[in-house]
Amino acid sequence: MRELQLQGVGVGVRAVEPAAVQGADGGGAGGARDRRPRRRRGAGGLRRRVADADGELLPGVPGAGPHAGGMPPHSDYGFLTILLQDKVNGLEVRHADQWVLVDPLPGSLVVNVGDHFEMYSNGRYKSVLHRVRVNSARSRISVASLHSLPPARVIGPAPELVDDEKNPRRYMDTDFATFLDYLSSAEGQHKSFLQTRRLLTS
Ligand SMILES: O=C(O)CCC(=O)C(=O)O
Ligand SMILES: [Fe+2]
Repeated sequence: MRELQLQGVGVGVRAVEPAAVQGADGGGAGGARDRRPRRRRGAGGLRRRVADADGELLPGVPGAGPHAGGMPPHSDYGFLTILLQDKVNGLEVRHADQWVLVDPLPGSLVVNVGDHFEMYSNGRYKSVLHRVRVNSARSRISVASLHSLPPARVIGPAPELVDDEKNPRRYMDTDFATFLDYLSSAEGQHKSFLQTRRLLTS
């Protein structure tokens, strides 16, 4: 049995104000008071690349445009994200070509499979595309704890999950340096990281 040691790489606390409070000018520059939603990122938290439902990257910066104040569609880069959300709706996951609300259940944590988990499981578990929408009436607070492998660790499909018949290898091996290269590459401008690691498309 293989053992993977994950480490916490950051905690993100997010406070999103209701759309109504952001003002008719969209909360942008020029308003009498800057009412843009507060965003904070924990130390070590990676700036996420944002993608549409097919994994194609969207232009623009997170928090701008139609998703202002929320979080645009993305998958989490690491292994697991453990998320505590309050009672206010906002988190949605992409399922069967639709956005599905993740109902906040009091006293529960949401565990998101990240890109590394998808690669390690050779695609059995999917790194789900998700987004956060601004609630029209209420502020929302969530705390995301990001868990990853040490940066130098190479990750690829577990050998036990790969065979020559039904389960061919679906992803290339990767590590943090590869991710950094991807961020500065031309591919990094229009594809999600997971897409660049795929050996098979189906
Ligand atoms: O605020 C949320 O519910 C989700 C946050 C999230 O997706 C993230 O931090 O990666
Ligand atoms: Fe996320």
